[in-house]
Amino acid sequence: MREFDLVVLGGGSGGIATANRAAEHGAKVAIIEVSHLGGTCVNQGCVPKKVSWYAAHINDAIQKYGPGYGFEVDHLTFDYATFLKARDGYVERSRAGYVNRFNANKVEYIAGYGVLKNNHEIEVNDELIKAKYIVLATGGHPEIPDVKGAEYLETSNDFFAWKDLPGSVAVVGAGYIAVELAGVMHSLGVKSHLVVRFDRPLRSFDRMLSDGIVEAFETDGPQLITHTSFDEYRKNEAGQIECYQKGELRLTVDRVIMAVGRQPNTDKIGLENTKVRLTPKGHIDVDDQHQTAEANIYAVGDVIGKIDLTPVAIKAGRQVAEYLFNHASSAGIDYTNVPSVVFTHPAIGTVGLTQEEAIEKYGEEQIKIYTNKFYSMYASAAWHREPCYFKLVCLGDNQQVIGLHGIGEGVDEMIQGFAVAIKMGATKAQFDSVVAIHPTGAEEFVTMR
Ligand SMILES: Cc1cc2nc3c(=O)[nH]c(=O)nc-3n(C[C@H](O)[C@H](O)[C@H](O)COP(=O)(O)OP(=O)(O)OC[C@H]3O[C@@H](n4cnc5c(N)ncnc54)[C@H](O)[C@@H]3O)c2cc1C
Ligand SMILES: NC(=O)c1ccc[n+]([C@@H]2O[C@H](COP(=O)([O-])OP(=O)(O)OC[C@H]3O[C@@H](n4cnc5c(N)ncnc54)[C@H](O)[C@@H]3O)[C@@H](O)[C@H]2O)c1
Repeated sequence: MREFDLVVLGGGSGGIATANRAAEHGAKVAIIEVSHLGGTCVNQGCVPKKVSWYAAHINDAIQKYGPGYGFEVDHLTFDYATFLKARDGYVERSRAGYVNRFNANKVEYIAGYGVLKNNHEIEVNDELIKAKYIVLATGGHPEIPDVKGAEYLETSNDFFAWKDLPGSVAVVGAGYIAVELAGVMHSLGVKSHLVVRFDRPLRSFDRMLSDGIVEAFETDGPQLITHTSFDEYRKNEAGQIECYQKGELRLTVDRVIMAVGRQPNTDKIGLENTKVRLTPKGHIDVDDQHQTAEANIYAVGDVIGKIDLTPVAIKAGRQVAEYLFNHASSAGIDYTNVPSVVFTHPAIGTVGLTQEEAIEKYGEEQIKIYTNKFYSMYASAAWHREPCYFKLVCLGDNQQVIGLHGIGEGVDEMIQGFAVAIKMGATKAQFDSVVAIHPTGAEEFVTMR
């Protein structure tokens, strides 16, 4: 039986990071991946999504803003097949890099589906391999609710496999994936509808951001359909999908994408052969050291359901490897003040507490809010209005900045640097002591009064 210091189950963001870091410290490592290396992020998530967002951005620049700047394109065409070649070619090149890195680090890459037989043995391709330590990084998959006509529904995974774009689409959901995909398709010319159960999308974000995206959608974006929950879908003779609520036909579109959340991949990986437990929501239960109820089995990434972001999975995986193979004192990471960006049009960026969370945690009298609302120069010069709304959430007498939020042109590239300041505990006075860079949107974060 082949024996390893570490076997990693799942070759996505978290698994690959864990395997490489452990091998760099001299561990004998195997990584098992059943599908394409790179996992969700590279193949059906961040990477093809961001390339799609760039394409949407280019179209907006040409069609929406170009004419105002004096650019006119007489016969603008968009060839989806050429775009797919660019997008999927980039994805493929990204994947190739992983194998090279494994070879350089002497990580044994096993293509196959791994199942735990006990806390030290994993079966893959009819072979039993043995591991001193195991890291579970099996990620998740999109959820399709159990409704009538569910067979007509698609997910973000399907979107990335489409060979053409539909004329019209309904995207059901109110989170990151729903707003991003609806926005991309709208900008690429698809008649897009975003269908949400309540009054607005991104409800868990700072209210200024969700209001901002609703305003942006109203000006130019997917049509927002609120307070709606379809309970039946039918296919009509024209091949379109009819969406019903309580027997009433509410919408007819070419395709429907469900973006209502993701489920962890835990059910067929042999957890029943171990003491590993699940949380009530079905994620792998780990302590703050990413350790499961089996002392030698750790888990990282989407499968633990803490914060489903690629850099979080990577950071956690590397930390576990540092702990197991390089004497680090902890296998845990700090899950607070994790910055993120929603790739909408315009983009949303956020780090720290929302105004609502801060007031609930510290009380209204402890919290001071600074906001600045304006319209982006990029859009305004072309006679368009695109919101740029920025906010700082400050705590206590010294006004420590505990939340920073923005929606607007360029916000996607602004937040990372400010997240460093927030992580370091910067105060409003320290923000103000920094000279602004003019003319930028980012300068508003250091000039708020
Ligand atoms: C549409 C979309 C857009 C996203 N955009 C962003 C973004 O812009 N920024 C961001 O930070 N995050 C984004 N995310 C989230 C990000 O993709 C995930 O947080 C990240 O991929 C999680 O990494 P992971 O390693 O935990 O799991 P995954 O990347 O899902 O990898 C798990 C891997 O395990 C494999 N596997 C599962 N079971 C087994 C088994 N038994 N044997 C062998 N292999 C197995 C799977 O095939 C998969 O490759 C996006 C997600 C989606 C769906
Ligand atoms: N830019 C990024 O960083 C990025 C992009 C995409 C995804 N992600 C990550 O992936 C995770 C998963 O994304 P997601 O969008 O699938 O999940 P999500 O948890 O962000 O959003 C799911 C949304 O679906 C809504 N919903 C649930 N059930 C519903 C129903 N029956 N009908 C209508 N709406 C329903 C919820 O209210 C919620 O708003 C995100 O939480 C995020 O961490 C990140």
